[in-house]
Amino acid sequence: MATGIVEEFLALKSETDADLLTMQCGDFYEFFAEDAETVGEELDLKVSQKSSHGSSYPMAGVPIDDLTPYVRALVDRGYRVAVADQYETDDGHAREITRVVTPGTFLETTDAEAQYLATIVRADGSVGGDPTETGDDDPDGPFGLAFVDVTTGRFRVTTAADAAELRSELYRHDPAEIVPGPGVREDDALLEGIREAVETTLSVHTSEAFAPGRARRTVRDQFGDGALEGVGLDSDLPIRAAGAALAYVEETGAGVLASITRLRTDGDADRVALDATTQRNLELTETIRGTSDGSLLETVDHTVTSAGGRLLREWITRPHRDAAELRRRHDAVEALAAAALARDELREVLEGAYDLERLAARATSGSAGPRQLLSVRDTLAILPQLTEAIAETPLADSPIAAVFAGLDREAARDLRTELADALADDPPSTAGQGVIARGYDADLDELIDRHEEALEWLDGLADREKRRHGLSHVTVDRNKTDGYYIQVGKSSADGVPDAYREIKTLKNSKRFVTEELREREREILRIEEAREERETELFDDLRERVATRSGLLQSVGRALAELDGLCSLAEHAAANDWTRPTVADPGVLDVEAGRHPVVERTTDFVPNDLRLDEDRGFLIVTGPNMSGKSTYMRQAALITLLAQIGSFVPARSARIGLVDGIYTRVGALDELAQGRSTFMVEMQELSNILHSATEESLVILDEVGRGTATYDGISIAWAATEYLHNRVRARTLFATHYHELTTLADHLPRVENVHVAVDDGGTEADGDGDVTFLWTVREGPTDRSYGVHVADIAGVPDPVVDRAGEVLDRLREEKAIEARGGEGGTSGGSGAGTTQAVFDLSAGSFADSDVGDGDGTDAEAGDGSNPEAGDGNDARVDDADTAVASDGRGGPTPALDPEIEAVIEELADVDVNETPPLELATRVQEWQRRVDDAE
Ligand SMILES: Nc1ncnc2c1ncn2[C@@H]1O[C@H](COP(=O)(O)OP(=O)(O)OP(=O)(O)O)[C@@H](O)[C@H]1O
Repeated sequence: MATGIVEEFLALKSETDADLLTMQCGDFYEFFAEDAETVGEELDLKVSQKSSHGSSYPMAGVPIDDLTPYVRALVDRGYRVAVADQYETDDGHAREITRVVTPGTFLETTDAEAQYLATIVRADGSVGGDPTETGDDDPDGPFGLAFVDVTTGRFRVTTAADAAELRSELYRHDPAEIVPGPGVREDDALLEGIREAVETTLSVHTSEAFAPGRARRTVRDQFGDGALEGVGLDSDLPIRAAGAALAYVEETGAGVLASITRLRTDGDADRVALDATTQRNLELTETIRGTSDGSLLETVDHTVTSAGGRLLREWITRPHRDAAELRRRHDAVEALAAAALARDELREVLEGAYDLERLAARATSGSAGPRQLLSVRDTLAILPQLTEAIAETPLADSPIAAVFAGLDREAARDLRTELADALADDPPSTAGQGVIARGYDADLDELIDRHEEALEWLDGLADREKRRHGLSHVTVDRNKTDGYYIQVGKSSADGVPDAYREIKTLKNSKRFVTEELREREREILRIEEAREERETELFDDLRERVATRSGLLQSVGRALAELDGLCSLAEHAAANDWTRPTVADPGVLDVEAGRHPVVERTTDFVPNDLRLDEDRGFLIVTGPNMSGKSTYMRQAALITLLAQIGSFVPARSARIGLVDGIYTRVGALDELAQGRSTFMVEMQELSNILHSATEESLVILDEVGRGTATYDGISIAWAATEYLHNRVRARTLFATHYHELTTLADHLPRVENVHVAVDDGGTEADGDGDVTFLWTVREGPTDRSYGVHVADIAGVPDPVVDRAGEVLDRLREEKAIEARGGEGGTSGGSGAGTTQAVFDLSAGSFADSDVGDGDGTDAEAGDGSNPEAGDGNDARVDDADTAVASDGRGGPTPALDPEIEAVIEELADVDVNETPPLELATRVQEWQRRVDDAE
C-alpha cells in the first residue's frame, strides 16, 4: 500500500461527517490522531504514539470483539462513530466505511427504552422567529415529523401545527437523535426550543432527502405502492419527514430497513392532547426534578419485560379518546385484576420473554448471533404456554384471549420448530462450529461424524502408543505452534520408535510427531474448516429466514408487550384498591373518594370527592398554603388520564367523560434556570391553554397571575376565568390565593367554589391559632387566606406578622371587583352580564364599570380607562369602602380632597390610546405621588 495506515485513516475520515472514525487493522479497531485523543479521554483508553511517514500520531485501539461496548459508550455520549472494516482483495486488503453508528441508529443498545431517531421538516415558506417575541407559536409551523426506532422497527409519522406541538411530540418520544430538515436547522430560536424540550444529538443530513419527490419515492420503495394512500397520508410534510428518516437510516448502514414494515400515522384524532408542559407538570414519566423515581410511570410500572415497559410509557404519554378501545382495556384489566392466580402465572411466563421486536431488527440487520436466535425460539415457545395459562380461567372469555387472536400461530410454531431443530442447545456466541444441532443437515452430520471419529482416534492415540511401544508417560495434545504432537516423558523418550520425529525438547519431556499424526491433523483441519463453513452457511440461512418473518416477530412481540402492560395495570389496581372507571357523558368528572396515584404511595392519604358536570364546570379551589390544593387538582388530571389509558383509578368510584386534552399551568419551578422570566413563561402557558383547550378539555390552573404585581395578577386571573367559563367552556380547576376570585361563583353560573379545609381551632379570625391540615375538600370558598399564618409558623418575627395582618385587613376592605359574562347569573339576564373590573389608578383599587357591549361573552380584560359607568348589569360583589367608588354615573364624591379631584380630572382627560405607554406610566406615578401627599 502506497500510503501509511494513518494517512489511510485520515483519508477515510475526510469522507464522513461522523464525529469519530474507527478503522479495522487486523484484530483491532484503531482510532488515530484527534479521534484517538477524544476516545482516550472519553473512555479512558490508553493512547500510544504511532509513527507514520516521519510523523507521530496518537493511536488508541480496541480488540475486534470488544468494539460494540466502546461504540455504545461513545454513542451514549452523543458521538456519531463511523466504522471502517477491512476486507480481503486479490492483492492484500482494503478498508471502507461500512456504517456510521449514531445515537438514533445504534442497534446494540442495552437500554430497555425506545430509542427514537426523529426527522423534522417545516412547511416551505413558513417564517422563523422567536416565539417569545410574538407570544405565538404559529408562525413556525406546520411541521412534519417522523420517528423511527431502528431497534424495534417502529416507524411513526405525524404533523405538528406549531412549535409548541412540535416540542410536545419530541418530549413524548424523547428521541436520542434528531435530524432537522432545511428550514429547521437554520432557525436558531427553534433549535433552542427543541434543545429545551429534549436532550438529544442534532445531526445534519442532505436537504435532498427531504425533497418531496425523492421522499415520496423512498417511502413508496419501503412500504409499497399503496402505503401512502392506505394510511391516509395526503400531506407532503409527514412524507418528507418519513423519506428523510428512511434515507438517513439507510445511509448509516444499520441494515435494518427490512424490519421497518409498518408505517404508523396514528394522528391525534383519537388521542388526548398533552403538551410538553403538561407531561412535565403531571410528572408522567419523570418528576419536575428530572428523576424517574416518583413519576406516574414508575409508580404504576410492574411490567416484567422491556417491551411491556416501553408500551406502558407510550400509553401514559398518549392516552386514548376512543371509548371502545378504552372499554376493551378496562375489561381486560378488570378480568386480570380479579384473577390473581392466573395473572401471577401469566407474569411468570412473560418473565421468560425476550424483546422480540428488537430481536427481529437484529436478525434483519444480520447482527443477531446464535444466542439471539435461541432467544427468539424461547420467546415463541411462550405463546402456547400463555394460551394454556389463560385456558380454563375466567380470562378465557375476556379481551385477554383476544390479544393473541390475530396472530399467525401456525407460522410462529413453524418458526419455533425450525429454530429448535436447527440450533444446538448451548451454542457459542458467534456463528461457527457448534452452533447447529445434529440431525438438521445431512452434510453437516457427516462432517460432524468424521470430525468426532478423528478426535476419537486422537483420544485413543496415547494409550495405543504406550501399549505398542512400551512407553510410559505419553500424552497427545495440540497447540498453535506445534500443531498435534505426542509428548513422551524423559525416562521413555529414548525408547521411541524410529517413526517418531522429535520437534521439541522440554525440561522433563520431548515432543514428537509421526507421519500418521500429521496426516490426521491435516484431515482434522480440513474437516473443521468445512464444518465451520457449513455451520456458518446454515446459520446465515436460518437468520435470513428469521429476518423474513420479522413482521410476525413484531406482532408477537407487541402482543406480549400488551399483555405485560395490561397485567401491570391490573397488578397495580389490585394491590392498591383501585376501581374501574365508568365512561360517562362528555363534561362529567365525578369522583368519589379519589386519591393521588403517586402521593398515596408514601402518605396516609385523605381521599376527596370531586364533581364537575354541565352545570358545574369550573371549580375555584382555595385553601391555605400546603393544604393540598395542587395535589387535589393533579389528582383530578391523573385520574382522568389513567382512565384514558385503560387503567383503573385510585378512587371508590369514578365516572369520567372522556377528554380531548389535558392542559395544566402550574408553578414554573425550573424555568428560571433556563433564563426566561417566570412570568413570561406563565403567560405563554396560559396563552397556549386559552388558544388550545376546548369544551371537552380538562384545564388545571395553579396560581395563575402569581408572577406579577397583585392587581395585575388578579386582573389576569379574573379575565382568564371569564374567558374559560364563557367562551372555552372547558372543565377547569383553578387554585388561587386571590380570594377576590371566589366571588366569581356568585356571578358566573358554572363556577363553584371549593376549599381545602383546615382546622384552626375555630378561634381567632386573624389567623393566629394553630392550624391542623385536614386535607379535606369542602364546598364553598375558604373564609380567609392563611399566608400570614404560614409566615408566623415559619418564624417571621411577630411585629412583621402583626403588621402584615393589619395591612391585609386594609387591603381587603379596599377591593371591589365586578364579574362579567354571567349568562343568566345574578348579573342580569342570560348572557347579558357586561360589567367589567376597573382598576382605579388613583385609589389603587378596583371599581366597577359597564361597557355595555352586551354580548356577555366578550371577556377581554377591562381597559381600565372608562370611569363612566353605564346602566344595568352591575354585578358589584364587594361594596368598596373607598373614596372613589363609582356609584353608577356620577363623578367623584364631594368629600374628596381638591388635589385628588384634580388628579381625577386629569385622568379623565387622558386619551389612553394616543398616549405612549412610557408617558402614561410616568403620569400615573406622578398622580400616585400627588394622591399620597394629599392623604
Ligand atoms: N389528601 C391528602 N392527604 C394527605 N396528604 C396530602 C393530601 N393532599 C396533599 N397532601 C400533602 O400536602 C402537601 C402539600 O400539598 P400541596 O402542594 O398540594 O398544597 P398546596 O395547597 O397546593 O400548597 P401551596 O398553596 O403552598 O402551593 C403535599 O406534599 C402532600 O404530601
